[in-house]
Amino acid sequence: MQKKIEIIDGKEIHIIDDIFSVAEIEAFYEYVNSLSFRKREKSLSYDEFPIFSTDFIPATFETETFIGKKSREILNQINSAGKDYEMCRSYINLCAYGDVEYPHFDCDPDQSDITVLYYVNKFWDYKYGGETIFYENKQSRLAILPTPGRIVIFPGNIEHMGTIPTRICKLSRYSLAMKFRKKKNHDKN
Ligand SMILES: O=C(O)CCC(=O)C(=O)O
Ligand SMILES: [Fe+2]
Repeated sequence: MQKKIEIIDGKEIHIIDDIFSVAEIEAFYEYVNSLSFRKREKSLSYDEFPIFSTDFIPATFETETFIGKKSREILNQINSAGKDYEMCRSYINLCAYGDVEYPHFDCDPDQSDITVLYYVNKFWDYKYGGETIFYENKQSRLAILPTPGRIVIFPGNIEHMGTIPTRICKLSRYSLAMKFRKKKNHDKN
C-alpha cells in the first residue's frame, strides 16, 4: 500500500495506491460494467447535463463488499474519528467524452463530511485525462489521475470536480463515491 498526503486549504487529501490486487480491480470493474445506469447525477442543483450514475445501499455496500470494507478500514486508520462516521451514500459516477461536470462541494463549508473515491476502471492511460481536480479559492491546486484501484479520501468541503475523459478515450470513466457523515448521537434513522 502506498500513501501520499496533499494539503489544500489546511485540509488533508489522502491518495492511496496498491491496495487491491489486479484480480480484485478487474472483478469490480466487470461487475460495474454490467450494471444499469440512469442519467441523473448532478454536480450542482441547476446542472442541465446530469451524468449517468447508479446507487448502492450504503449500509450493505460498506459491510458486504471488499471495496466497502477496505474503504472503511482505511478511513478508520487515517482519521481517529472515523468510527463516528457512517456511510450515507454510495454510488458509481459514469462519464464519457462529451459529458459535462462542474466544480462542487460534497457538503456545506461548516460540515465535516468525508468523501472516499475509488477509481473503478481496470485500465487508464494518462492521456485520457479524467483527473479529479481540487480547488482552493477558485484556483485549481491539485489534479489526481483516475489510476485503476486508487482511493482518494478528502473532506467534502473542499471544492473539486471529476473531469471528463478526452476524445481519444473510448471508455466510460467510472468512479465509486462513498460519502461518510458524522453519526448523530440520538439518530433514530
Ligand atoms: O469522479 C470524480 O472524480 C469525482 C466524483 C465526485 O465528485 C462526486 O461523486 O461527488
Ligand atoms: Fe464530489
